[in-house]
Amino acid sequence: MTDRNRLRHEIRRRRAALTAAQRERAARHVAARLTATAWFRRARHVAGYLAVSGELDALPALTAARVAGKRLYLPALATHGGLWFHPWRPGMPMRGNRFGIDEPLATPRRRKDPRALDIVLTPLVAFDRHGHRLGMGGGFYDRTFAYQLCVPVRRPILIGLAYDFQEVESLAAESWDVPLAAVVTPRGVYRCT
Ligand SMILES: Nc1nc2c(c(=O)[nH]1)N(C=O)[C@@H](CNc1ccc(C(=O)N[C@@H](CCC(=O)O)C(=O)O)cc1)CN2
Ligand SMILES: Nc1ncnc2c1ncn2[C@@H]1O[C@H](COP(=O)(O)OP(=O)(O)OP(=O)(O)O)[C@@H](O)[C@H]1O
Repeated sequence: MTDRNRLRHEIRRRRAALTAAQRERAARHVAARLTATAWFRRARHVAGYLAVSGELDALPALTAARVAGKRLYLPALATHGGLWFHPWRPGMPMRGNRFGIDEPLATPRRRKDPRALDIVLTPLVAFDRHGHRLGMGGGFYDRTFAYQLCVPVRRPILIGLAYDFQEVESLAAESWDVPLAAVVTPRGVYRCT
């Protein structure tokens, strides 16, 4: 196993051991911290994700965004190895993708240009203070936002949601890694440098 895979395995094991009460509490704290940021207040188009494998639940944050009148989006696996973002409202018809994660059923016309999103809440397995992100290993987020590596103004703002124990001292940056602008955990908002 590579170091990256060992780390994925270790953190995922820890995540899987949390109780339902711990998960709910953490997700509530993260939502409260996120909604207090200026980024969130200014945002109109917010993408999130449906948590799987013990990921920090983004639903409390998405619910708060909806209550604040923002438009919501969820990722769908795209044919080019990246992600499309489809408009989403709770209760919409969904379909499971090949990983068993629900995606909104949407026509190509309704796909949102990723650059027109304000905030993308990203799932992650591990992160460091520089905004380096280790995901599930598909490279989907990196492919989708690769253009950010060569533009001065980064849009959308990529914000990771995580438990505090998902922080590591340092992740070896790969050339394709698109850094996160911030990570929100139950303990705080970490702006990445
Ligand atoms: N909640 C969530 N949605 C997401 C992502 C994610 O990481 N989390 N993605 C981020 O890119 C994309 C999907 N990427 C994924 C990549 C790998 C696995 C994965 O390895 N899942 C299982 C194995 C499932 C199977 O193959 O049957 C696993 O966890 O072991 C899941 C999603 C889009 N949606
Ligand atoms: N911009 C890109 N173009 C082509 N391939 C890419 C790009 N970004 C990442 N990849 C490929 O994706 C693979 C997985 O990358 P990595 O391990 O960083 O994924 P991850 O960030 O953990 O996954 P995810 O974003 O899906 O959660 C790598 O082998 C890499 O070659």
